[in-house]
Amino acid sequence: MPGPFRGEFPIVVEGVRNAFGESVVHEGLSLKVRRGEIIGVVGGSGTGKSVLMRSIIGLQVPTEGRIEVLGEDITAARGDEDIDIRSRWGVLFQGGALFSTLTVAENVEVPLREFYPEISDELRREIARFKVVLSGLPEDAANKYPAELSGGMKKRAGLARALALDPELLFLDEPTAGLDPIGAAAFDALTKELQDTLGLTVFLITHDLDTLHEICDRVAVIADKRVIAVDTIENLLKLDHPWIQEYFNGPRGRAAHMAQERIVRTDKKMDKPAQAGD
Ligand SMILES: Nc1ncnc2c1ncn2[C@@H]1O[C@H](COP(=O)(O)OP(=O)(O)OP(=O)(O)O)[C@@H](O)[C@H]1O
Repeated sequence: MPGPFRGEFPIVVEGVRNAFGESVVHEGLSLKVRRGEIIGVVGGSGTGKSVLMRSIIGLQVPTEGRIEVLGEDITAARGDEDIDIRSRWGVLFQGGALFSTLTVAENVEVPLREFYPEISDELRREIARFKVVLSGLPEDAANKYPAELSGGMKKRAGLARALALDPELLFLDEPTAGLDPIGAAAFDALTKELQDTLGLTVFLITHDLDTLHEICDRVAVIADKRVIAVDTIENLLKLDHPWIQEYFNGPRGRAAHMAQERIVRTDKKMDKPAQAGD
């Protein structure tokens, strides 16, 4: 079992082409994700954000290009070696993708059973319960079925399963879609906390401007079949690409930006020692 990845870029995508029949989704797409960062991935609907994620985790084989994950060539990986890498990432798919006939805890146990069949039933149950709580669910949620959970709780249950194997990489596909603003903000805070405390690298597909402003270290923009820019939002705003300007500088983008500035100002004020007249 290799130790944790210590290189600078746990995900390296180089010159990838993905096509379905005549329809080319990616052409010459490259992206490097830094270790320990939360990278937001944005782009219009159908630009291939999910296809990119699926390529990185080996579910979609590109017709051209190379993808390295945690130092392993995923586009060439076969057999046991492939499985070895798979145990080092966790994925929260759109909608949670929970098994409806299993309880939350049993869902979390699925990857544990697959990758560590030698673990005793008792220990496996204990680990599952720990992950449920780590994901911010009440302990009693462990015995509930997905149908008994709210949308936000389902996402957290999916997250608990993604964290089952103590991954180094966490993939989140639109985690706040369908959540109310309070639920979305809470999920963002949890993602940030997990990145900080567990040292995770997070690949986060989202349309949520608040999430991008709030927790992403950098944002990768997909347009014209490739990643056209990867940078902080502040630097992306300096580019004059029409989609980037419309997305970040449109009415919703500006509102999210102003909200973020208000939060930063309030935080600074609270950090300041109290003075007479404050
Ligand atoms: N298995 C597949 N077979 C055929 N076409 C596919 C397949 N998977 C994805 N596509 C196509 O690839 C394109 C990109 O899809 P993808 O789901 O990655 O977009 P996205 O950027 O994640 O979109 P959204 O923001 O709407 O979720 C779409 O045109 C989609 O129809």
